[in-house]
Amino acid sequence: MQKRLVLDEGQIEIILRRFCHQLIENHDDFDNTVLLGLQPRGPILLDKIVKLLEEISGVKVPSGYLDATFHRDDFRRRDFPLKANETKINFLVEGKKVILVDDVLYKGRSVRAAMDAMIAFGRPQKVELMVLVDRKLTRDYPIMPDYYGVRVHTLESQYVIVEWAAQGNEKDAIWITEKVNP
Ligand SMILES: O=c1cc[nH]c(=O)[nH]1
Repeated sequence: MQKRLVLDEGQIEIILRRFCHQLIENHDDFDNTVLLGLQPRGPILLDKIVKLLEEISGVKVPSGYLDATFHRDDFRRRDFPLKANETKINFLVEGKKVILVDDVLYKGRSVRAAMDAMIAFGRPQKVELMVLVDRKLTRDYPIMPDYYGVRVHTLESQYVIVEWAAQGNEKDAIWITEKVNP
């Protein structure tokens, strides 16, 4: 399978540090801010950001994991069983500034579903979106990230792969590959 490297480990580390400084700039002491990682792949990125933010600012920002499987707009149309992941949120979202965190922004459908799922935890004051990779010109919904690591031009026939060392890969890396059956 042909793969093109988009970001290596060092470049990802620089982006994560940039994210933290952007968050500190916009959210000051984080007294009313929470972070939510979108299942299944956002939590890995989220955990890295929470850890790095604590190292840089000394603040441990409340965070949780949000699963939106049953809020997807294709939920009833799928002819194979969907496997839901864990939603783990130990706080109310009511009145909070929420930062949704995910690895890849593609059609915008997962983020729409996530906002739907999030409302069960209260009415947020504000919602922002942070993604590592923004796939340009592929959106089906009018959703744009407030923070993105890299913006890439991709074709429908391509797929962005995010590999984390924490998941058994050799190193953190982001690749573009051709889908096997586009
Ligand atoms: O290319 C894509 C699209 C959605 N999710 C991914 O991980 N990669």
